[in-house]
Amino acid sequence: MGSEHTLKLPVIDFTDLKLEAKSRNWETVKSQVHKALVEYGCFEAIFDSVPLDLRKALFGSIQELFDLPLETKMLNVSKKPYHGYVGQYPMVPLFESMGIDDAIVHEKVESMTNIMWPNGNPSFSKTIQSFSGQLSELDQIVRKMVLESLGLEKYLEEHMNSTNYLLRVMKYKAPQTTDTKLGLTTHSDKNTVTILYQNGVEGLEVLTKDGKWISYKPSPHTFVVIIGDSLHAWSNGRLHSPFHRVMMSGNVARYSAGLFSIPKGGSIIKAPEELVDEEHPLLFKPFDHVEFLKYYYTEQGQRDQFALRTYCGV
Ligand SMILES: O=C(O)CCC(=O)C(=O)O
Ligand SMILES: [Fe+2]
Repeated sequence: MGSEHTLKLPVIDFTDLKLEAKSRNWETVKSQVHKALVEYGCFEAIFDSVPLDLRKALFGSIQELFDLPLETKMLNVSKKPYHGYVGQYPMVPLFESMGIDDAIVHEKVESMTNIMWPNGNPSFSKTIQSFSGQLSELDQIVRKMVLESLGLEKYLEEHMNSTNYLLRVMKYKAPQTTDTKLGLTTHSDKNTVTILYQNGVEGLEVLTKDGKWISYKPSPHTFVVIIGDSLHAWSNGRLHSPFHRVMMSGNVARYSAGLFSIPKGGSIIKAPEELVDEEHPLLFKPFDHVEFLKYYYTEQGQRDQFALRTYCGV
């Protein structure tokens, strides 16, 4: 038992790495990324291209958003489940979340902001958009490294063009007890790559392949990168998409933000033929992500921890 508390996610330093200019340490970091994603589907990233003052400003903005009256927050609606306001769920009463679709696109962020604040809130929209834009570089670096390490650079453009970015911000109320309460149920992400950032309150836990929970110790300097089921399927199972959850205790609210790269509707996720052979039979039939989400958000899908396998497993 004792050793479970000392387990840690791999930490990978992206300092000085740029997407365009191939830096000296690119190959070294790339092999660390590949190894971490095969073993854990997850790692902590030190990525200083998002300045600390912007990271701080982000929490001010998230707090301001959640402090709005419930009626206002509920005006943030979306056709896509989980992209608008989510909260007041009996299963996870501490949890609330708000989505900002296409969070790197100025007009999209502005229009969401104007729904929340009809008189505008320039500092909110600027903070959300710059945070998302700057963090999206990390998503792209990671995906480029993944494709290169699988020897599949030729698919890079197609792969990058097949996703959009959603920024989802989360609040977990403090349970006001020393007992541990469920903040967010155990799940794997359904998208491509998720990058999480959070305030100093602990809670995120990631399950290892051999069934041990790793608690992430929050740091203002690190982001948590998690592989979603779509990239797991595209890589024909080479990359793991880990179960994770949020457990809360104590008296302080937890705020977090996740930048999700999400397959666009109509784009078909299909493992490249290079990754399928006798030793690695195809794990998932090609699928449209938006169609898959329709199953995932049914009552049965929500109870199914292996929803993708049920939906299109071979
Ligand atoms: O708040 C967190 O750190 C985790 C959120 C999460 O797992 C999700 O939104 O998919
Ligand atoms: Fe998640």
